[in-house]
Amino acid sequence: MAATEEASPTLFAAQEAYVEQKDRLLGGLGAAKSLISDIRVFNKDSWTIRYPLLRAKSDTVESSPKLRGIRHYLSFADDPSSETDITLERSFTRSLTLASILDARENDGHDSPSTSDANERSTPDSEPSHLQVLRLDLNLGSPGSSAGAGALVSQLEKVSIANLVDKRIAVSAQHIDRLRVRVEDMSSKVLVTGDVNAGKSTFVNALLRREVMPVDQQPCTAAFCEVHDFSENDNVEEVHVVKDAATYKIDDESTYQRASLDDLQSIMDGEKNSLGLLKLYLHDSRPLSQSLLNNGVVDISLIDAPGLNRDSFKTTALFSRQEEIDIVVFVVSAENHLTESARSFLRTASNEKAYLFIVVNKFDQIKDKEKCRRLVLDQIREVSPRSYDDANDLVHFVDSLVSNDDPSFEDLEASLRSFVLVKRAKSKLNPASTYLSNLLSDIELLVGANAIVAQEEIVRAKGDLDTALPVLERMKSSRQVVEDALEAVEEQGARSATSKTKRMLMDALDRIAEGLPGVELSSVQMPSYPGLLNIWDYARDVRRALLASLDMAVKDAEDEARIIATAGVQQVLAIGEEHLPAGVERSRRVFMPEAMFSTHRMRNGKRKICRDSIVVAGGMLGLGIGLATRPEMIQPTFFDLLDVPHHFWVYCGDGKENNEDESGPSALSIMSVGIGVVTMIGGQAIGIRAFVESAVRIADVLSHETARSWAAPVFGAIVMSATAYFVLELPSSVPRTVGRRIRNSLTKPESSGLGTQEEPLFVDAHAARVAREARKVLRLAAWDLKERLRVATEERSREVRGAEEMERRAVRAKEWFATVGKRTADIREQTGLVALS
Ligand SMILES: Nc1nc2c(ncn2[C@@H]2O[C@H](COP(=O)(O)OP(=O)(O)OP(=O)(O)O)[C@@H](O)[C@H]2O)c(=O)[nH]1
Repeated sequence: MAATEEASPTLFAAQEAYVEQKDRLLGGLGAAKSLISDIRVFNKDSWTIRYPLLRAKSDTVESSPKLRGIRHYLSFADDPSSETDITLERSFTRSLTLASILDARENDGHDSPSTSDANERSTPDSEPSHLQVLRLDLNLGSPGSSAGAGALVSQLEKVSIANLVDKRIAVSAQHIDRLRVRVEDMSSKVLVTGDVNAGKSTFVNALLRREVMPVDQQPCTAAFCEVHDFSENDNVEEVHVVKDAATYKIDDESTYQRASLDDLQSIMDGEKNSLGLLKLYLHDSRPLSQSLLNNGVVDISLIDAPGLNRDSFKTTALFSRQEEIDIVVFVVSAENHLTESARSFLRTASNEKAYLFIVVNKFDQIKDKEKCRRLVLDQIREVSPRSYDDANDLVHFVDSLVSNDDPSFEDLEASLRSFVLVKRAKSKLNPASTYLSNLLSDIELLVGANAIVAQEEIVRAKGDLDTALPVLERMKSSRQVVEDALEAVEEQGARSATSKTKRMLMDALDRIAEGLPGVELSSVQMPSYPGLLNIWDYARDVRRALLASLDMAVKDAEDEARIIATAGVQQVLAIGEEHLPAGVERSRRVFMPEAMFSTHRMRNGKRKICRDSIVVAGGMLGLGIGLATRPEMIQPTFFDLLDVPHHFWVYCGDGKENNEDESGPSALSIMSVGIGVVTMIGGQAIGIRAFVESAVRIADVLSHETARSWAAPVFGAIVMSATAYFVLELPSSVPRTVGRRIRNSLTKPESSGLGTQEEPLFVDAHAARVAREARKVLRLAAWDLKERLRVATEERSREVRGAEEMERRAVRAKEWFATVGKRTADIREQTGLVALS
């Protein structure tokens, strides 16, 4: 722009102020853009932004007369039903505070610089409660309402809404870019439009003080003619017939066609109905202080638009809405007043454009000027109250044909120049600063609401940690205790199952050795003696009965183990009850003692023999339950009737017997029968052993014929008596003999260095088996509890980690939101938005 110093001091000062404000605003827009791009990153990486909904509380004023702000209910689009009571600052920043915090401050006697009279406390309804620039069109209905659209939107996930917010912010960033271009643009556009034939071209010519635009009684302006100072075109006066308004560049000749100003009329004729764009570069020879185009301050362009008719109305309305149009000058013919299309256009334009001039042209043609003025002003009041209120500056009644001599026209020109040049800061910068202010308010509302969410999350996370951490610590520290306790239960159970089984089976064997059933209360009946002829069968029946009673003893021992296991399982449950935290599901396993020692297990609905659970008492050694059904065990032997080895060892040995094989009578054994009988009788019944031994010794000493002669019959008599006694004793001796032999067969002789020691193999094998089964049950119960404890510990650990992460995230977010609040305040200060608003 040339020769600024030639411009008037007022304009120069205005220009300086404008440049300063422009630079501040540009800085603010840049900072806001970087801020919202940071918010987008934060939304994506660190925090899912929640979209706030505010609902004013109707009872605010009455309930809290001292409050500075307006009480609202805050909820979120993803959860509209849960509302928090908050206070919205009444200042332009619209920051949020939790109502309870503010209440507390108020109660503390914290003085607020606020409003005590009802007028200043505007009603809740008049407060801006929602976002403006970043507003999402969610069709929410009224927040807090459970029915309708509000409820529907609650289905939307947080993430989807955060994505919508992100998109809205992206749109805002693009808008900021456009605003920056506009603020940086030193030009100012004045759109002249109006009804067909209202005299728009005449008016533009009058402003230019040149007959440039074709003027005709017939509608003649068919294109938008944009008039610039020729200094923008290297001081060449010419017309650029623009091919596409969006791509026009003055230094790119392919985007337009050059033409002479003299050809304008023919171009217009050729452009009829095309609504194209013509760029006119003109030289205004008037001094800077008078010229509009060449004013020394701003690059102004005047746009002569086609008259509003059916074809052009929409285009012109769109054109006037463009951001680069600073001022709309609407030309009305005084003869026609405001036509319907004029009213419609003005209504829209006055809502959108801050500055709207209305030029009532051809006023010279009006006879009753006052009446006309009144009529037109009435019409204006109806369609554009703002223009009516400021009618002195904004509504002008002129005669464009005789502009030079018309004071009204000079007045209009002065107003227009003042608006374009002096008040340019407002006309040019206001849309940007208003947008920036709204954006900052929205950001403050957004981060304020999200900071409240973060605060709530911190409190919730702390609460969760307070609950979960001690439980976790307790569980961790009790882990060893539990394991030790479970091991003790298992060991104790196995030990008592072993000892109990051993004792029971030893007792049973002892009883059997006495010829009695192995268990006292036994359903096993000892067979009755059938007579000497059936002695063999008797021995077998006795054997079977004793073995069956032994089987019963084993079963009893198993039952005892079941009781021990049941008690152990109860102990395990009690340990679980003591150490598992509340809320952790207890074991649902039901212990069925009867399933212990089972030979079969149901698996997949099929009967499956489980190898390790086949109970063959004594395991590999072939002893145990089922003894009474095993042929080799039932089969009696000769020694069941007369246990020669037993007696032999009892009387001739060192008092201990060996486990003889049962290979049947040998020569030695048969030979010893007599002696056995004698010794048995002597030892157990008559007590004449000493006598016989003495007699033999005496006979030996005497070696006398007579002695031999009387000794033979004596011995014969003795043997006879003994045999008779033996036969008579059989019913009671067979069970003892059989029992003893069974016991012997179920025990294993073992030699130690100092002598022989018999280990009850049968007993040990069963004790080990029963203990193993009991241990299995207890180990399973213990494993189940340990597993529960492990899973519960892991769950608590996860909860704790989750709560810690939530707290960390929320603390970080809260801090970050605070920095955003500071940044918005800085931007406001930097751009002087307080002054602008
Ligand atoms: N008496 C009088 N006639 C005027 C005035 N302004 C314009 N005219 C006449 O009105 C007619 C139309 O003027 P234009 O300037 O072509 O009107 P326009 O609004 O540009 O017409 P279109 O662009 O075709 O819509 C011409 O004959 C002008 O001479 C005025 O202030 N007084």
